Amino acid sequence: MQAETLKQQAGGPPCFETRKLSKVYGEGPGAVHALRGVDLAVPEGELVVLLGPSGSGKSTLLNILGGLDRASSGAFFFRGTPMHDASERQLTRFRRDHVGFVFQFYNLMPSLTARENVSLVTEIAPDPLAPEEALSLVGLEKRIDHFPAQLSGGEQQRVAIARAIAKKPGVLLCDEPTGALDSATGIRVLEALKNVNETLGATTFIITHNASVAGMADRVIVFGDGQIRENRVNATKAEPSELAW
Ligand SMILES: Nc1ncnc2c1ncn2[C@@H]1O[C@H](COP(=O)(O)OP(=O)(O)OP(=O)(O)O)[C@@H](O)[C@H]1O
Repeated sequence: MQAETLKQQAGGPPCFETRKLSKVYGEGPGAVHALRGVDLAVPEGELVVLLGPSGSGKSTLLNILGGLDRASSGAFFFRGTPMHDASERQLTRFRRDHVGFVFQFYNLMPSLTARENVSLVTEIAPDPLAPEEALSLVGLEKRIDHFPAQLSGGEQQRVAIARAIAKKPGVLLCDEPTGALDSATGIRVLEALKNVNETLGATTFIITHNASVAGMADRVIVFGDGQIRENRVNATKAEPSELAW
């Protein structure tokens, strides 16, 4: 698998495609079937919102797409390249070069400023955004020299988003990014994600328990019991500020 083959091609294959993707944790009678034959194609640049009850398989899918976990069976392609049989080394490289992750908890270094937290990534990426540019994309240009303890939860999450996108990933995977936030702060975080998706063109997945967030998506995928129950494309998209919480 050459790095070249993973680059975005105009008119090329979907960003992600899965075929009969399944994941079983454990064995025997106690085995948990977290994914049961997921078929999915997501074009480049879409903003995808994943909904579904707790335990329905959303995080499992995101972790497999991001190369953090492996499927038990089925196929999974990134920009047309098969990833299900990639070696550990290839998966590590895929994550490093192409994937930004945002989780519910921000995991910032408390002793470093916002700028320095983002610099941790930009120092090792081949063609990064300047930390100031990444922080400006999430609306934090006036907070770059603040430490995490001097920032609100929503601001800290936006630093975490700036850190995830500073390497200009093709894909941004967000697992409950607003899970710990109140509605006004959550909306600011969603605005930052929308801006990043539109400005950088990163294919963006957002897992949420808040069904109203679906309104800002290009595509809404609803999970139930390890399967896709619904996969719909929005004809029109709402602004994050219009979402009811
Ligand atoms: N490492 C693991 N070992 C065993 N079972 C697991 C593991 N990770 C997830 N599971 C199980 O797989 C199923 C799907 O979990 P997953 O975290 O993907 O669901 P989810 O839809 O993201 O849930 P939530 O909304 O609560 O985060 C659940 O039954 C969960 O308990």
